[in-house]
Amino acid sequence: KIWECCRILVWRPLMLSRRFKKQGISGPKYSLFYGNMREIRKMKIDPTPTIFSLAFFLIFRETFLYWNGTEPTICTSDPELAKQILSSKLGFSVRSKRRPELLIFFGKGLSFSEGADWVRHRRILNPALSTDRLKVMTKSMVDCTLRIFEEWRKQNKYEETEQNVMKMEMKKEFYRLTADIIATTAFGSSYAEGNEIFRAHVELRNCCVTSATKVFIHGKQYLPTPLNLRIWKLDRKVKNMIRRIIDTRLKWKNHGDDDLLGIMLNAATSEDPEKKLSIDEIIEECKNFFISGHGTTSILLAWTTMLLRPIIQMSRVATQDMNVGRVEIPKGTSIIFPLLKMHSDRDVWGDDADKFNPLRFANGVSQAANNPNALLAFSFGPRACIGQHFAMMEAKTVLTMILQRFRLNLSREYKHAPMDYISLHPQYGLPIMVKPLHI
Ligand code: HEM
Repeated sequence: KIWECCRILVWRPLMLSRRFKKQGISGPKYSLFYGNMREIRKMKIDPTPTIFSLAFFLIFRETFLYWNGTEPTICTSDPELAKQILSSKLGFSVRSKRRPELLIFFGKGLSFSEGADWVRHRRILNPALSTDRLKVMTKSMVDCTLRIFEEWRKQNKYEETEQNVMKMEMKKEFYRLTADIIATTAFGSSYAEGNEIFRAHVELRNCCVTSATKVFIHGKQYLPTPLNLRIWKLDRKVKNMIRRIIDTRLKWKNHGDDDLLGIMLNAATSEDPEKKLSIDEIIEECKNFFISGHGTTSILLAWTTMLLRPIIQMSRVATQDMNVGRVEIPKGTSIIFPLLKMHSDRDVWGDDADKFNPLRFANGVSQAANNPNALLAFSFGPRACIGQHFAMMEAKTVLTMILQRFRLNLSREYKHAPMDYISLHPQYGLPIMVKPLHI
């Protein structure tokens, strides 16, 4: 055991650092046990909102090595390297492991399955978000957006404020709206059911994030600590609500087969094991889609009203030694793709990289930068976002409807402090002055 400790704590970091150095890849110095965790933590709590890799990038090159404790991690903003790793179908790299509390929150659905399980889930779920179905879903997106406008109108705040301008916390409003849209379009649930799941999920998210910021000790997730008890209770509540929706749908003819839940329930009755999903898998998938399907889009909408930034980074773990481009990556190395940096890199996007300039996409995404693979917002390759077209359709629908009816201005109370909270959030919310155009 002493030898194993020495190997993990000293020998392996030394050998791997040398191996990478030979390939021209260096990085911050490894320190015993902590790796670079202390520097990273310092950068994360810096009051100016830095994502640690941005700071490291200023010092190191586009591909560098750092140590997440004793775990070697390659951080690369090279679009070619990213393309090769993400598009590989050989299973040489897999999604990085998530902490158990985050798995409870996200659900162990498509995003966290691997190998044959992932192939089976993805094959069953792909048709649920096809272009034809998206057209049908747009109608529900419009209805949900009209419903939230009606709520804003009923709040009747326009008249109370100067020049009919109403201050609104748009981060919350978008979160509520996108939750309603995914619950209605994917599960055909009612507004009340969607709202109930949404409220329980917000609470579950807060508990899971609190737990995930604490030091991870193996096995701690099974202990009945007050926080774990709360997480288990909320998880049971969310699952029971989904189970109720499923029970109702099972009584419908064809289980309402034109939405995501209907497609999954039909798969539950399939005789073919390749096309079958169990009810437990469906529940996890519902949680996964509910979270993936609204957290991201609500943040996209919030930042679009302010500036454009969605997901901030993606990661993979090498399951075996691999050669990508000129880099040799040993088994067990984590690979980080810092999207925030990659999407604002002047060398790739030009001198106006940090400017809001939609015209850069006038000739299509592949022509917008000096590398056709520069935009990775939805990733690419076999594990690219399944909800990409849904998200874009939803964002365009909601934004168009809002801009037809309201003029938006950033409130003076807004404090610019983006925070890494699973995705990049406006830490103090997004207060927007909303003025109706026709009242
Ligand atoms: C602005 C909105 C969105 C962004 C920026 C986004 C981004 C991404 C990215 C980058 C990935 C790949 C992650 C990785 O490989 O590590 C991903 C995967 C995924 N996304 Fe999205 N997404 C968005 C909206 C949605 C929506 C609306 C849904 C569901 C309706 C969804 C469901 C999923 C699922 C299930 C996966 C896992 C796919 C797989 O592993 O096969 N996402 N998303």
